[in-house]
Amino acid sequence: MGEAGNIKPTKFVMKCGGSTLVALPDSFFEDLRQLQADGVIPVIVHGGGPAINDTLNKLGIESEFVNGLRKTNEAVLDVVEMVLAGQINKEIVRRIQGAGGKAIGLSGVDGGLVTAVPVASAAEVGLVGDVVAVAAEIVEGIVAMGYMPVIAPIGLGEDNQRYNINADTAAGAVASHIGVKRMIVVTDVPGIMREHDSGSGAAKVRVILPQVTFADIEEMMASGEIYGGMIPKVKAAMKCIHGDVEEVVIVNGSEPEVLSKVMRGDAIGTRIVKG
Ligand SMILES: Nc1ncnc2c1ncn2[C@@H]1O[C@H](COP(=O)(O)OP(=O)(O)O)[C@@H](O)[C@H]1O
Ligand SMILES: CC(=O)N[C@@H](CCC(=O)OP(=O)(O)O)C(=O)O
Repeated sequence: MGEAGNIKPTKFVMKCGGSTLVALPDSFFEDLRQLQADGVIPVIVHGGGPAINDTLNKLGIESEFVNGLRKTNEAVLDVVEMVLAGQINKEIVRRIQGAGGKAIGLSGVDGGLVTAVPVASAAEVGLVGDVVAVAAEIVEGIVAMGYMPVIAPIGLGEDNQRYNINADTAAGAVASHIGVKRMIVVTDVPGIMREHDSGSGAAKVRVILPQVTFADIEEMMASGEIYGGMIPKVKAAMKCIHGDVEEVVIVNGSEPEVLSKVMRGDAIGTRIVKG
C-alpha cells in the first residue's frame, strides 16, 4: 500500500522545563517545525519555575517549596499565572513562529482545558492542584487547525478557583488524557544519571541510564539517587505510563535535533518503561 499521502498525524507530548527554556537554541524550534511539517505533532506543556522565582523576588513575595511543590497563595498565584501564561507561554509561541512553525498558546484555564482539585498536601502547600480532567477536544481542535498547542500548567477547579500545577504533573496528565504513545521531557540534564563504580579503586563516574523501569525508579528514589526536580518527572512518568502511553523519555534540550532523534528511536536520554 502506498502510504505516503495517507499517513495519520502522530501526536506526542513534550514537557519543556524552566531550567532549560532560556538555553534552548533556535535549532530546537526548527526541529519542532520540521516535525510538525512531517505530521508529527508536538503538544507542548511548559514550566517556568526559575522565571517565577525571579519575579517573586523582584516583587518581594516570599515563596518556598515543600516536597517539590511551591507553597501557593493568591498573591503567589497571581505571579505564577502572569509569568507562566503570559511571559513564558508567549515566548515559546514567538520562538516557534520565528522558526516558521505554527503555535497557539493557552493555559489550562482557557476553555476549561485542565480541571484541577487541591493536592492531598493542600493544608501545607495551599493552592496547588492535581489534574482530574483534560478537555482533549480542545487539543485535538488546535491540532486539526494545523497548530501546536502550547499549554501553561494552571488549572481550574469546579468552583472556578485557580490552581498552580507542577508542570511535569500537568504534562503527564495531558499525555494520558489525550492518549499519546510517548511523552518527551526536555530538561537541563541528558537523562537520569547514576554514579557508576569504574572499578579498581578508581573515582566513580556519573553515567546516563539508557532505560529505567518503575522498580529502578523506586530504588533510586529510596536511595536518594533521584532527588529534587527529577522526582516530579519520574512520578509523572509512572502515573501516565498505562493505557496508550508506553514510554517517557527524558532528554537535554541543548542536544541538537533531540526531538527528532527520540521520535526516530535513536538511543538518547533515558527511556522510562513500566518493567
Ligand atoms: N538521578 C538524577 N539524574 C539527573 N538529574 C537529577 C537526578 N536526580 C535529580 N536530578 C536533578 O533534576 C534536575 C532537573 O529538574 P529541574 O531542575 O526541576 O528541571 P526542569 O526545570 O526541567 O523541570 C537536574 O538538573 C538535576 O539537578
Ligand atoms: C506547584 C508548583 O510547584 N508549580 C510550579 C509550576 C512551574 C513548573 O513546574 O516549572 P518547572 O517545570 O520549570 O519546574 C511552580 O510554581 O514553580
